[in-house]
Amino acid sequence: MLYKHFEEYNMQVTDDVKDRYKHIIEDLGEDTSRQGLLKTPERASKAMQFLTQGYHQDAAEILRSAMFDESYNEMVIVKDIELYSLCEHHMLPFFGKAHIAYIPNGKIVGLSKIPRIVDVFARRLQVQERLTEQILDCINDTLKPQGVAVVIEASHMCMMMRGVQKQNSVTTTSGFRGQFEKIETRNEFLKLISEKLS
Ligand SMILES: Nc1nc2c(ncn2[C@@H]2O[C@H](COP(=O)(O)OP(=O)(O)OP(=O)(O)O)[C@@H](O)[C@H]2O)c(=O)[nH]1
Ligand SMILES: [Zn+2]
Repeated sequence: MLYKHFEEYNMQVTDDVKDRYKHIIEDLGEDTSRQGLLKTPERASKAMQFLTQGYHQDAAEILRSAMFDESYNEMVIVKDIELYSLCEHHMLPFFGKAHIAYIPNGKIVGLSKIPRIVDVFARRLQVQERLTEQILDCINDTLKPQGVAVVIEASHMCMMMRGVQKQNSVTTTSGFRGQFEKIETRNEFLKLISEKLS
């Protein structure tokens, strides 16, 4: 279905998803006519659209909007970027931190754009491994740096609230391209992200 405007599309999705949530809530045994739940299908629909808005965003375009010629050619690290995503198996949250580095090759990128592209890929149904690779590939293909590194540490609610019910396990995924495939460069990055400042 084609919609003239994204807002129109959003309203249609809200209506459709709202109706489905109403049925799901009823099927789960609740009374959707009680006061506290009257607006819940609509709220849930809007929340889910917010959490999956990444499908409608172009991460490469975000990076391209703030790339500048610069001769700086040392490692640039943005660490402790908080992220919230949804696991594609259970549609439950996983959340944690991303640490990202690149070594410029004639161009730097506006710093805020790095957390922005993390959000673009996190706000989809994901597995942590694919999220890691998508961020890595986007920076590598768009900025064409000498190297890029991504580490993500996350806790998965589907392993905490249900299933195996482990509260303290953290999953780490990583990916390295270019100069970061060299062990010394990779180790320098890993040392810098594990150090606390001050
Ligand atoms: N590799 C990977 N697995 C994930 C991620 N998020 C959730 N999972 C896993 O996806 C798997 C789905 O396995 P299934 O056996 O089909 O699902 P399930 O019966 O609900 O499994 P349990 O969670 O063990 O109860 C589970 O082992 C989850 O822990 C992720 O980001 N990466
Ligand atoms: Zn899951």
